[in-house]
Amino acid sequence: MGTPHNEAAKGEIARVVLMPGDPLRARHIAQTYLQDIQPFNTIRGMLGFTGTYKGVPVSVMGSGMGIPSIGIYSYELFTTYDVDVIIRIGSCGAYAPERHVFDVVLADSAYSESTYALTMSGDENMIQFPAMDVNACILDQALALGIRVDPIRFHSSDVFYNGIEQPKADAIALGCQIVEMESFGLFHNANVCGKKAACLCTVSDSFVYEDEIATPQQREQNFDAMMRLALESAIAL
Ligand SMILES: O=P(O)(O)O[C@H]1O[C@H](CO)[C@@H](O)[C@H]1O
Ligand SMILES: O=c1cc[nH]c(=O)[nH]1
Repeated sequence: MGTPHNEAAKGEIARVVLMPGDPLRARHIAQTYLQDIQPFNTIRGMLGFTGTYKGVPVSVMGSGMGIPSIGIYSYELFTTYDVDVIIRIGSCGAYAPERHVFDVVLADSAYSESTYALTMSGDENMIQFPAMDVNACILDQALALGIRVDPIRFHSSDVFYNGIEQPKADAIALGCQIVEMESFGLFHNANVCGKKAACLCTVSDSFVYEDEIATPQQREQNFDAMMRLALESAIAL
């Protein structure tokens, strides 16, 4: 029996799930890196696959864009499917001049102006945290693979097209170096459900350097360092 948004049967999803926003990035990861792939979801086009990586079961599923969307899918994965760990693997925009396109970054915390946590559980904290042992595992794997990954604060924004500058200015004042749109909701859900989450992102564009911008196809298929790091971490957890 599934949920309104996920037709997988219990047991068809691995205990560790990698979640890109883009369901086609999920399909690319499954087809490129996993063996013995079994598709488990097509509802609303939010593709999900379970396969094996170096012999260990791993699932990968799109989350959609924004906190409300990852809020639904991650909650169902944690509560209906007994998933233990979700690692989001996203794209992000750089606020800080030291962050360049295709750099990989790891959230050590996520600030958001979103009311998601308050509405969902009464949690008034505007900063949510990942599971520090999952972060430690990711950093260990990054060292072993020779991939540079800096743990930094993320701005998890409710808005992609800003009409006003204040939310971005507030986030930068609070130390956020990049912006994406889901980690705050994912970390909150993991904490509420007694589960674990982390978020890796690859920089896809920059607010500092206008010429640094990844194409839509690169965002779907060219984040190899982050994908390998997430997979190695998934099987090490
Ligand atoms: O590439 P994904 O994982 O979707 O992540 C980023 O890209 C989307 C916006 O283009 C938002 O979902 C943001 O968080
Ligand atoms: O959420 C996002 C993702 C990539 N680039 C941005 O500017 N924002």
